[in-house]
Amino acid sequence: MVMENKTSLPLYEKIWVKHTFSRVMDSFTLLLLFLLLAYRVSSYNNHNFSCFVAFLCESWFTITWITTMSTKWTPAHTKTFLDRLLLRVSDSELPALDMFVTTADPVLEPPIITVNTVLSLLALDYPANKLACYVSDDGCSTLTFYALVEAAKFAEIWVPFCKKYNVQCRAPFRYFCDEAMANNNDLPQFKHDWLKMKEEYEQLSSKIENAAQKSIPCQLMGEFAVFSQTQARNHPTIIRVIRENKGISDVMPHIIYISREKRPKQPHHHKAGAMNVLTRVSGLMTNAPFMLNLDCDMYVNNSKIVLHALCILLDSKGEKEVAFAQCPQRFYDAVKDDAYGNQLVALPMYIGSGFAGLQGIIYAGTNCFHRRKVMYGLSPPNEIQNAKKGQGFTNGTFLSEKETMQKFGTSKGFVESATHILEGITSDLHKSLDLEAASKVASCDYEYNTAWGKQVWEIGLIFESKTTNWFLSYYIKIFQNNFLS
Ligand SMILES: O=c1ccn([C@@H]2O[C@H](COP(=O)(O)OP(=O)(O)O[C@H]3O[C@H](CO)[C@@H](O)[C@H](O)[C@H]3O)[C@@H](O)[C@H]2O)c(=O)[nH]1
Ligand SMILES: [Mn+2]
Repeated sequence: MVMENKTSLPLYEKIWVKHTFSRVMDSFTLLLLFLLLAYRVSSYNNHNFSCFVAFLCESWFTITWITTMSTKWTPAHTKTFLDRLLLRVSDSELPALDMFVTTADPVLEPPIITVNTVLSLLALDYPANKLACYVSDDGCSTLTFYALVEAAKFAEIWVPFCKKYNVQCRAPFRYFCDEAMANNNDLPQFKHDWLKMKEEYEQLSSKIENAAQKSIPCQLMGEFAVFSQTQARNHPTIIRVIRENKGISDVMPHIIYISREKRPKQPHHHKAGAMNVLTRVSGLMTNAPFMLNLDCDMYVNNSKIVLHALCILLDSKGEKEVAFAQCPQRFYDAVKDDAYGNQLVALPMYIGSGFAGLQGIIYAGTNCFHRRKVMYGLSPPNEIQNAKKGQGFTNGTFLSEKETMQKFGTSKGFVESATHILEGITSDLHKSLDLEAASKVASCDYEYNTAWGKQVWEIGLIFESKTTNWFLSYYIKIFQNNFLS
């Protein structure tokens, strides 16, 4: 009985933040602005053109002040209950997650940074057989591929180390730059393992560094031979399974490298195009019901973040209303006081929590957990339902097979995987690392005459959508979205 009560408890709660003082100060500022405007209007006859311009500017400032004030009037944050989630869902019932990392330029975004992002994902506290890490390389760089191959070898010891000692920060470059972390564990074996791991990481970094110094990072033989004929903007699709998860006892997730096809005359739509390809390739290969996207210069600083996000996405209320769970960006090694506001502290703290208290946070382009079926077009205003078996479905309308193909493109495998997702079939997920079919959906003309990048959702406002055509950024208005702090 007690158990039953516990499992029906909500998995997350919105906590409203009290902020009477800042409300009073904001209202007072608004009053002063109104008084200023009233003064300008009342003394209109005595003033010249410059006063008129000042009046226009002050009016505009007052409008933006009112908008900002109303945005942050009722701030909230989300509290998640991991213990309740783990009571409700056993390890084997946890849903799969496809994780996307995007990189585009091995010079501006050095591969060691991407490697750290990937390592922090591989070591997440989540069953590894439910995780797949896809790296999209828009630079088609041998160096990036080489770095990932080497990182996968290092991960074989890094992941068990993190799990054994419950390491909090699982991006090695951050972990090893703080000596204090070596002293916070009393287990006798720890110091020895820590030193060994540090040495291994230094070897990995110098290997990548040395490769970066050479004009050709490594011999273009074997798995690298494919890079011998490529140019960054002119090459066929390259997809490689760097590490395949062997099943439930294997601690390493899948690692898959993707460099989508590029041709000089074909638009590639920057990150948005890469995200579309990642969505399709992962749909064919692992088809997880949830997806996480990260820029290559982000890393995960909480190893249980997937469980936190699932508290929101799997909660019975969240299931009906929440399209995605967004995590804020934090910056490391920033200058003290942040005089120029580069760390974006105010944005998530004030505006972000304000949005969270209204309908929900907006999508920030990275660090976001997405519900795959929402991407594919399920958008009922109050409920994210599943489609009926055997019928493609979008925006409340059932589609014929032909219409489904027009929407998702001509890959039969992908259309089938999308239909499974729309129908809520997760027990029968595609688990085929079929490179040929995957290459087809990563080709640069796959999206012609399909709904990728257009239609599907009417609201395409922020970040990727309008300028760069990302299919996925259309879903803001309808759902509540939650902000994980
Ligand atoms: O052709 C491209 C160009 C960029 N990227 C990747 O897109 C991400 C973001 O690009 P970046 O140039 O770093 O943009 P930022 O201004 O730093 O990124 C912010 O703004 C972007 C939208 O303008 C969002 O997509 C990002 O998530 C958000 O962090 C990076 O991982 C890039 O590797 C690609 O994959 N292909
Ligand atoms: Mn960036």
